[in-house]
Amino acid sequence: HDKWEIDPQELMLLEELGSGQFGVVRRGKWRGSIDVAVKMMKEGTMSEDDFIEEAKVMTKLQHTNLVQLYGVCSKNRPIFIVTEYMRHGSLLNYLRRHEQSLTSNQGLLLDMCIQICKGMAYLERHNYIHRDLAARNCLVGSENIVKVADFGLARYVLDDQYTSSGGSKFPIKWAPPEVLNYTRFSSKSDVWAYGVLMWEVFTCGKMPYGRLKNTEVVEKVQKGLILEKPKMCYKEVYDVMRKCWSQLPETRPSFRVLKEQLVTVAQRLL
Ligand SMILES: COc1cc2c(cc1NS(C)(=O)=O)=CC1=C(NCc3c(C)cccc3C)N=NC=21
Repeated sequence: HDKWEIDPQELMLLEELGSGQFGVVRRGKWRGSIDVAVKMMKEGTMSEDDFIEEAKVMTKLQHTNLVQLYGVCSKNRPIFIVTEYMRHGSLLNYLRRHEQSLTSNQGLLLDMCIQICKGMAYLERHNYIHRDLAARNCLVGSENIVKVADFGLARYVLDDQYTSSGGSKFPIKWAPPEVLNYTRFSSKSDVWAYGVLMWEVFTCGKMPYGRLKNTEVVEKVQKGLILEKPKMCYKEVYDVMRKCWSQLPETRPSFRVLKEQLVTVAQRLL
């Protein structure tokens, strides 16, 4: 019996949590007591067999700051992807809903960034590239724990509007020059996206580059324009963000180095 295969009869599906372009996510109970979230993959959105192969690897990636994949129900269609349940939902929604209390709490915002950095440093150590790191793809649990989700799934999306950098759904505003020009993904392109995620956190969920169109962002990013310092953000924290936006991937810090720098800044400031 394959460890990553979950028997759908052991799942009890509860309320809908959200729906995206890949399908609906519902809260559930597994084996009567384990809180889970279940993503029911809309048919034709994903190369399912490749994903099921990948699920075996993903169930082995375990870290406190990664949303744990429990397994898949792959015997019927649509396939179900089952992960741990995160009771406060996406980080982006959380930031926007709690803006009032968060603006005065730089310590908490910095702690959220450090948690995500730890999860990403673990993926980096395992040579695992996320490809779509952003606040919308992080989830918040109890006691202000924040975890990285959806890591690596971008590879299995069939809709090339989403996967090709020219596509209308491609996350341009989180992409570095080498991805915009050559779709060259690496842990260093994840670092660029992490810098944008830090900016999202310290603006409590603003849209990067405001209402600039994707074509304008591509042009400006290639000319070296970077996001301005969020009002409530310490200069030392912004200096770390800026390092993530070096034009050349090799001059960007690794997540391992970023984590050291952020922890040092946190100790000095708080
Ligand atoms: C409480 O509210 C929520 C909770 C969750 C949630 C969304 C909300 N609501 S919302 C839309 O943000 O407002 C999505 C998940 C999730 N995993 C999702 C997941 C699965 C199942 C399979 C593959 C990849 C991923 C990321 N674990 N807990 C939650």
